Amino acid sequence: MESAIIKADDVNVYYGSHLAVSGVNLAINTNQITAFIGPSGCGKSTVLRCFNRLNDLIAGARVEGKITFGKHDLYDSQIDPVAVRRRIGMVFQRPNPFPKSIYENIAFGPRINGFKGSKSDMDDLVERSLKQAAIWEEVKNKLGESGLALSGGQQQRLCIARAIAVEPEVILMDEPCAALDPISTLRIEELMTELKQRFTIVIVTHNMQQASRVSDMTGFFNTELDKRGQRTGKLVEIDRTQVIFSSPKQTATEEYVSGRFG
Ligand SMILES: Nc1ncnc2c1ncn2[C@@H]1O[C@H](COP(=O)(O)OP(=O)(O)OP(=O)(O)O)[C@@H](O)[C@H]1O
Repeated sequence: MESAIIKADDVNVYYGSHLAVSGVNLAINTNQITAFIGPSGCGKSTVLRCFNRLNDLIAGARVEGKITFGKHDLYDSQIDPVAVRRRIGMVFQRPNPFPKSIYENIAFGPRINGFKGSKSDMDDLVERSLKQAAIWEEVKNKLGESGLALSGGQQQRLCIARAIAVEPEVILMDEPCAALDPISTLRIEELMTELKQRFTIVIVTHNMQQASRVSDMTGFFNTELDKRGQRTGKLVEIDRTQVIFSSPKQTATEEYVSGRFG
């Protein structure tokens, strides 16, 4: 049974006076991977950032419409955006470990979120998170070394472990493999498939093969030009990945996934 964990109702996002994305309606299903695809500048990352209120940190960014997370209105004035970001974590395009030890990269988040356990409980949490992110075997003998000394692919798995350590419900991934080689990319894709048993994942990707390999649902975004020559992103359609890649309803989607445009 599919159940939605995040819903967007008629969402518009502005940067200053620029309407960057308009009229987005979608549902993100629990324990599924949803991929956002589409040409550059169509608003995929903008919509992704709405889901954990990261756009709040961008001066001039404004979100209209309604986004619900479970039963909560994410943009209600009572909602603490920091608490939202603990429950809806994010992994970025460039791996960005803290300039700290591998151990501390994992322990830091739980600690600032009020982790009350003993040192050995923290050791267990660090080990469990690194195991879930499929990097434990590679780092178990050097937990005290800097996270920055790892390879790019290992750093990205460390960042995924860091995101997992605070036990979020949703993990947002903004082109998580863009800076990685094909082997590291495959590792991350396999990892995502394992992680969806426990988490809900939303991924922005430029790589259509990746979307078709890993995701259950795919949303195709595109841009429209208004009279003033400004581009506004739209969600053209969202459906099961197999439908989007084999028999989408919209011609623009068909043209994009078959490589005839974009
Ligand atoms: N921080 C920002 N300040 C102002 N405008 C922004 C900002 N971030 C994005 N935009 C604008 O919003 C629109 C959508 O950008 P966004 O990065 O969400 O698209 P995208 O589909 O993720 O693109 P890409 O695939 O190139 O990463 C673009 O016109 C972009 O210039």
